[in-house]
Amino acid sequence: MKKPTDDEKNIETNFRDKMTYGEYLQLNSILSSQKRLSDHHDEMLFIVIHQVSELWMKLILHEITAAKQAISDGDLQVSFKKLARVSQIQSQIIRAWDVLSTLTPSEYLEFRGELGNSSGFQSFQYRLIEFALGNKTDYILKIYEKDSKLSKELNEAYQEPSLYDISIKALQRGGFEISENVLNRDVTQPYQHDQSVQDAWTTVYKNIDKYWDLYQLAEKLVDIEDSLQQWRFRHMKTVERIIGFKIGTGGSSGVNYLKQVLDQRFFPELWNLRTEL
Ligand code: HEM
Ligand SMILES: N[C@@H](CC(=O)c1ccccc1NC=O)C(=O)O
Repeated sequence: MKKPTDDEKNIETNFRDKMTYGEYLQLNSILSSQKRLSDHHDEMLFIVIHQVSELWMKLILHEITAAKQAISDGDLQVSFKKLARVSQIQSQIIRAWDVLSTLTPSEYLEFRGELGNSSGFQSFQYRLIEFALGNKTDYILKIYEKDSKLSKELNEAYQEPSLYDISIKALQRGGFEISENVLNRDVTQPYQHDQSVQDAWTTVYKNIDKYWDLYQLAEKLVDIEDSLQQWRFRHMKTVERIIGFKIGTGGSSGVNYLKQVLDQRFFPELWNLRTEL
């Protein structure tokens, strides 16, 4: 046997009886969670893509929660760091569609039946993200009624002001007059366009030297909505290339449903002002 090098000896003593890489990352549980229901080779891709996306969603939620707190505390610079990270994660999950697109219709249909009525529609973390960004839709709450833990968490997220609600409060603190209807609005309702908010953001964009922080905040929000729409678009197109216009396992019309979802917007004034400027 070859004599160990100093590095090999040191590494071996260094690791002895210590917490390992796999223990720290709980790889036993993560890497034993890819249970194919068919013995189809490509079902592994399908499972891994979803799990990777859910892990990234977990980090997105972690960062948005911290960003909301930072904005409420008036630490806009701190929030930019978190929101920039959200955008980078979004780039990763958008890119994940390229990997999934290597799944052909024939391959998918060979194991689609195993999925039963389950659907991405039931992604709990995706709904938490939508709620955090302000897309509050109450029919989603019904889906989780039977699961008391998830239902409680989702209801709490539903009652919370969104990232945009909190950003509008930052506008007010920056000296802008915002309509009381917006400031005291019922945050469980979908956000409605408001002229005072649009006027405030427009002033920010016309005077970026004076309102540099609010301007940066606005652009970070636009980055996030832009990426979310790109994710939705890639989902819709990937679904079209894999199942065409078949109805979804979740019971929706499928691609046509996913096309309609593209009309749901998050930060309307930030998009409208671009026409107005
Ligand atoms: C072969 C791949 C996929 C197909 C054919 C597919 C198909 C669909 C369809 C048809 C729907 C509409 C609901 C329904 O009737 O089922 C849907 C919703 C959804 N899917 Fe997928 N999907 C795929 C991959 C993914 C992946 C990788 C994710 C990532 C987590 C995902 C997340 C979602 C989410 C979050 C929704 C709800 C969208 C909303 O209501 O706005 N899907 N999917
Ligand atoms: N709705 C998909 C099924 C599907 O994609 C799916 C099923 C179980 C777990 C995650 C899924 N992904 C996203 O919707 C379909 O109609 O084929």
